[in-house]
Amino acid sequence: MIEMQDVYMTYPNGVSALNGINVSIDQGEFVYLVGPSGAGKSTFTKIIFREEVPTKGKVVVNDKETSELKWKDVPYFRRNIGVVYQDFRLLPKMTVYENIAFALEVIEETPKNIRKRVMAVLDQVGLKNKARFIPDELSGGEQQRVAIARAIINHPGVLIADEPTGNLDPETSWEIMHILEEINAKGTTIIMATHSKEIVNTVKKRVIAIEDGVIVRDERRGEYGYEI
Ligand SMILES: Nc1ncnc2c1ncn2[C@@H]1O[C@H](COP(=O)(O)OP(=O)(O)OP(=O)(O)O)[C@@H](O)[C@H]1O
Repeated sequence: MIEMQDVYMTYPNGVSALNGINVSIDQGEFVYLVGPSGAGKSTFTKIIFREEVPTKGKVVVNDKETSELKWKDVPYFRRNIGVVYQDFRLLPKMTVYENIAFALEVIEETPKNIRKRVMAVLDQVGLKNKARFIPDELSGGEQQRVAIARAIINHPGVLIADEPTGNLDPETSWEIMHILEEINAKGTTIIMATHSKEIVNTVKKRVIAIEDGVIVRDERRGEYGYEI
């Protein structure tokens, strides 16, 4: 469950990215975040992941108020939130297997469990046969699937996807979308910032539209609502 009450975010350079956000997202929802470039979508997701702390207002994620978290508690808090980005952000010199195992090694899993869990999640995203490849040897869609596998390895309650199909062709975008839907069907809340009119208008979900840092539309089975 994610709750924002009267949230404002002004960056140190004086730019106001969020200007009074009030929203509640239940466990298991699938939400599209839409709106023009610079509207505040990424800032909205960064506040959930506690990459940014709002200048004003209250943000509660998984029963934790983010502004009250101590620095030492942030890694543990983030373990329950997966994030994927438009540009994949895989470690280029590590194999697919290592990119994912890394997220488990830092929490001191046993080698046997790591192997079991990494292979299971690779199976889930259809990449079991690419475990020994490095990111450069994969297509964009495959790299995004690795990034998704890494993001869900700890079974997070929330998965943030910030324009996950932004660098992919339409067919590959649909593959990624179907994987996200499968993850959502298992109970993970998905927050997906997107500029894909086609996806939003085809796979109907809750749509939250942000413009100039405020929510201008929040519809249960919404439309994209913009021309591009
Ligand atoms: N670290 C930062 N420091 C200063 N200003 C920032 C920072 N990050 C974002 N901004 C500004 O905050 C506003 C909102 O940006 P944000 O990235 O949240 O928008 P967005 O809706 O995700 O845009 P896009 O669709 O282009 O990704 C913009 O005016 C942007 O320039």
